[in-house]
Amino acid sequence: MISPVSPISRSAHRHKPEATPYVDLTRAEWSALRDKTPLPLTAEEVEKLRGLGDVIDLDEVRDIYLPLSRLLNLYVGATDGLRGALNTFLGEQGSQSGTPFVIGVAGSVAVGKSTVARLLQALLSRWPEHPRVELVTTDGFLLPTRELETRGLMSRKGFPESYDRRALTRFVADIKAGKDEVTAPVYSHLIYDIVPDRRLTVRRPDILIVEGLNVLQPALPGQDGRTRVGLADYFDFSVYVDASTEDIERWYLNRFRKLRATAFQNPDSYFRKYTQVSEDDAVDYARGLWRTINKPNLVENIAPTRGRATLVVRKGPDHKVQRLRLRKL
Ligand SMILES: Nc1ncnc2c1ncn2[C@@H]1O[C@H](COP(=O)(O)OP(=O)(O)O)[C@@H](O)[C@H]1O
Ligand SMILES: CC(C)(COP(=O)(O)O)[C@@H](O)C(=O)NCCC(=O)O
Repeated sequence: MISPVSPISRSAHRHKPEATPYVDLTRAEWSALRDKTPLPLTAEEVEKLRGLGDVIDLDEVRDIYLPLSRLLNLYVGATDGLRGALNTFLGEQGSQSGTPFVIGVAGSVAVGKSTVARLLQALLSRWPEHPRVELVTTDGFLLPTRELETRGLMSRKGFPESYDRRALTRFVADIKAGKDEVTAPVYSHLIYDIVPDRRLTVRRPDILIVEGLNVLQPALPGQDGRTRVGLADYFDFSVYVDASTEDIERWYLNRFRKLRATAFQNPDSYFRKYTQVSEDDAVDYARGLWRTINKPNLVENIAPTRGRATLVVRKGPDHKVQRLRLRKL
């Protein structure tokens, strides 16, 4: 006779840790890995990082982003090794050398993606194995305002359908395929539109960082219903920058206030009219943009992609990283 499960074994079963593909680390656990990073920052380099113009706490750079640059440096080396194995297998049949390592940086509007991406670019380029690090933001692949208006998408800017996703994927695929020169359109936050007649050129980097809201979105199915290769399929590593929605809203509004005192003053600024009204009215308008565009995009499209990232960095209310979740399987 099979004996009934005792309360003890039931509770033991309940507490058995779930199998998970992630390892969760506290800030303290992660920053302790700094001692294993054989590339400390010199005073001169710290100064250079300050020159990036971001409000970056330098302890944050040492504790969080320097160990991350070491992890990425190890990944680049290991990925080169894998590529070597593949080339040995393929022989002359399509083997490839000099393939850049591609990193995706995802997260909400105003969560701090650009800051993380710029920091990684600065830190990764210090490693002698991969000095040439290019950074590209996906806003260059937004449809021009004229096209957004025609498609009724002006209040969906940043949603997956507001981008030319096929061109973006092709752009990254071409860089990864080792093309000598690959170009992309350029977006301007000043005019809130694609800049006519300007292109950004990328020339065979060692590492490419692709930063944007929707970089971890799965590929769209093709017309025949078959899955296409999507942008994220070209990533060797991805970072999702995470924080509470309330904190991100506050950062968004703070940034709007700061821009109102600076960039919006430019006569060519799309948002210039918000320098002519009271600060309260301007912030009400920004809150409207957050609640009707950026927050729904975060909830519906961006946050659901978090589980696909290799690394999730979770920030607290002061932008300091509190926890990290790294994929290990
Ligand atoms: N590590 C940080 N420490 C302090 N402020 C930060 C940090 N990262 C971002 N910020 C601020 O938060 C706001 C959003 O950051 P940004 O990098 O522009 O976000 P995103 O590129 O995700 O829209 C900006 O005002 C920026 O100065
Ligand atoms: C340009 C953006 C879509 C971000 O683009 P990304 O570089 O992430 O592709 C975003 O900053 C934006 O302008 N959102 C529209 C609503 C707003 O003005 O906040």
